[in-house]
Amino acid sequence: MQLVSRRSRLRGSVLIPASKSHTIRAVAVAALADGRSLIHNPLLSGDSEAAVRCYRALGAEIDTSDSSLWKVSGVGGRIVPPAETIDVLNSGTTLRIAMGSAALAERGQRTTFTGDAQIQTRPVGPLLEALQDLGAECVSLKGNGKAPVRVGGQLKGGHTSIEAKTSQYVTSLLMCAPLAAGDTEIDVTLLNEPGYVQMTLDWLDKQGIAYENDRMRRFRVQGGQRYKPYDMPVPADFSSATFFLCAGALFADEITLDGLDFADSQPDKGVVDYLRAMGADISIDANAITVRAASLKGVEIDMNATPDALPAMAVVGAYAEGTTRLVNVPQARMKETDRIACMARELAKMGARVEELPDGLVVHHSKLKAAHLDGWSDHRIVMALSIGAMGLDAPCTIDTAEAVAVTFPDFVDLMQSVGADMTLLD
Ligand SMILES: O=C(O)C1=C[C@@H](OP(=O)(O)O)[C@@H](O)[C@H](O)C1
Ligand SMILES: C=C(OP(=O)(O)O)C(=O)O
Repeated sequence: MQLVSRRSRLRGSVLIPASKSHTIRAVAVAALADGRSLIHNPLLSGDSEAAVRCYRALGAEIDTSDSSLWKVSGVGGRIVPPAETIDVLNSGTTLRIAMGSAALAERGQRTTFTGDAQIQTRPVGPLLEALQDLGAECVSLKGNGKAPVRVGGQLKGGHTSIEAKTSQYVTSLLMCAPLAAGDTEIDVTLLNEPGYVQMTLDWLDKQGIAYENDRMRRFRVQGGQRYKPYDMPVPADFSSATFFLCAGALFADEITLDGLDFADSQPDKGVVDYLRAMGADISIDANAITVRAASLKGVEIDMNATPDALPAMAVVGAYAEGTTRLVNVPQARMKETDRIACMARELAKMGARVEELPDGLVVHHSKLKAAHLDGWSDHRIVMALSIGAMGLDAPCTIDTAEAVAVTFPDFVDLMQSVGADMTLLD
C-alpha cells in the first residue's frame, strides 16, 4: 500500500489507542497466571495479535471476540510447547518476552520461534545465553544469534549477566524469573532505555512479585512465585501519541490528544519535554494534551530513553530552525529497520541536510521538497514520513504503508479526523 500525504493544517481531538508495550505485557502476564484475567481496552494491531497468537500456542486460552475486553485463562506457569513453530510476525517485544516464557517448560520440552524477515535480522543471542545460564536449553537455529530460535526448559534460576543493548532482554528475564524454582540474580552490564524495564517492574509490582533492584544494575528475583489473574485496562500509547505531538507541534491550529496518563511509566511521554525544549506550545490538563504549532528551534536531545521516537523527531528536526542533534540512541539501528540509516536516506530524498552519527542523527533546518519515499516496511518510518509531507506544496507518496498496522491500524483515520490530507492507496 501507498500513503499519499499532503499539506495539512490540523484541528480537533483524537483519542489515542492503547499501548503496545503494555498490551504485550498484559497478555504475557495473564497467559502465565493461574486463572482468568480481563484485559480492557487492549491495542488491536499486528504486534498485539502476534502476542495473542504466541501465548495461545503456549497453552493460554485467549478470547478476543469482544475487541474491547480480552479474556485470558492462564496456564499457571505450566507452559506446554506446541509442535508447530510460533511465528511472532513483526513483534520484537513478543519474541523476547515469549522466549523467557518458553524456558519455563519442563526439561526436554522445546518451543521454536520465528518471525518475519525483519525479526530474523534482530539479535537475541545475549538473551539465549542468559536463559541458558539459568538452566534453559537454547539454540539459534542458523547459529547467528537471531530467530529462528529454539528455547526449551527448564529455567531453574541462578546467576547470569547480560549486556542489554535492547532493554527487552532484561524485561524477558524479569518476567520469567519469578516463576523459576530457584532465585535468580541478573547483573546488567549495559542497559539502553531503562524506562521500558521500569514498565516491566511496574507490572511485577502490581502482581506483588518480590524482587530487589539495585539501580537497574543488579536484580535479585525470588523463585517459586506465581502470577495472579487481574482485571485491568491498558493505558494509552505515548509512542503512538508521538506522531500527533510532532505533527501538532509543526502543523496544528490546535489538536487535543485524549486518554494519555502521565502517571504511567512509558518512556515516550518524554517526547513532550523534547518538543517543549524546541519551543513547542504544549499544555497538559488532566489526561488531555493540547498542541499548537509554534516556531521550533533545533536543540540536542539525548534520545536513549526513547528509541521509538527517533523517526518522528528527525522529521521535526528538518522543520526546526538551526540544527537538531538526536544522540545516544544506537539501539535505533536494531529495530524493524536501521532507523538511523533509513531516516537519513528518506529525509535526504526530501532535500534535508542530514548527517548520520553512529548513535543518532544530526538534522539541519532544510527547505524540504516532495518526494516518492520508501517506508522500509517499518510502521514508525511510514508514520514519521507522512508528517514530513504535511508542510510541502506537492504530495509525498510513501511505499509500504501497510506497515502502520503493526502498532497503529487507525493512524490514517485518526490523522484524517483532525484534518490531515492523507490517502491510502491499495
Ligand atoms: O519493552 C518494550 O515494550 C519495548 C522496548 C523498546 O525496545 P528496545 O528496548 O529494544 O529499545 C521499544 O523500542 C519497543 O517498541 C518496546
Ligand atoms: C521497535 C518496535 O517494536 P518491537 O521491538 O516490539 O518490534 C517499535 O514498536 O517501534
